[in-house]
Amino acid sequence: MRKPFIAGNWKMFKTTKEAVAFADEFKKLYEQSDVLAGICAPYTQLAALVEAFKGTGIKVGAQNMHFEENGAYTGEVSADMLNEIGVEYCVIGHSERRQYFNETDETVNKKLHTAFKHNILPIVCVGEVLEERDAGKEFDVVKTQMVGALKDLTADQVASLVVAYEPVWAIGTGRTATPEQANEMCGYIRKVIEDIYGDEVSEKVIIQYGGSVKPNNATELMNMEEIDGALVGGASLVPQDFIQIVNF
Ligand SMILES: O=C(CO)COP(=O)(O)O
Repeated sequence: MRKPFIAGNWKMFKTTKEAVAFADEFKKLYEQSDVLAGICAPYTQLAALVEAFKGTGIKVGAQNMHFEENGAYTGEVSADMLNEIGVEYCVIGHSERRQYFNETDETVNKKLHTAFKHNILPIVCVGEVLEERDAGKEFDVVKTQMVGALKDLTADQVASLVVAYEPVWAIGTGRTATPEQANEMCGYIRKVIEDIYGDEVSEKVIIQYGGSVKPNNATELMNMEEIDGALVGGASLVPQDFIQIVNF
């Protein structure tokens, strides 16, 4: 049985002071349960969040990393730097990085290999844009993203992966995918993994849904068979909102 994982993606919000204030409030509300909770925050907040969440079971993740070990890549951060400060997860391939920062299936795959090499667990994001769904291409698009992301990964690595299905048209729009749409695509993603690695591996993969998850829609979404959690943007910024989703 897969343990649900609900992660917040703060994107470019909060100062470190505000992040620690969130952590102090959230950990009062969070009771370690059979649902794993985590926050993926900007680089500047990560060390403080690792310290603030110590002993609570609440996980800390980054929102990106470079695929090289180190080098002349101004402004970038390596997996080793994240691992050194106790970061356990990293969002990789978010649609906003694909849209604004030229992230490709190839760079996503390189980052997954580097993340695993440095004991960082990836949360790899896939999802179609509205035009692709309107054209009936959503499954082709997501399969291409998945196959590209998984290239040359071992079965053990894939088994420990988190995949976040985030239809781009649902991100930040308030237009959430229906539970049926989200469940169908999460099931399809699991089938793509099964076809390559077998069902022993695919059944272990945590597949989240992301895209306007809110306290008032989380329960129905999280209770769908193929959905193992959520990657939450806006609704993860406020402790009282995020805890309602974690406690779905
Ligand atoms: O991009 C997202 C999480 O990674 C989703 O953001 P929203 O929950 O604000 O739609």
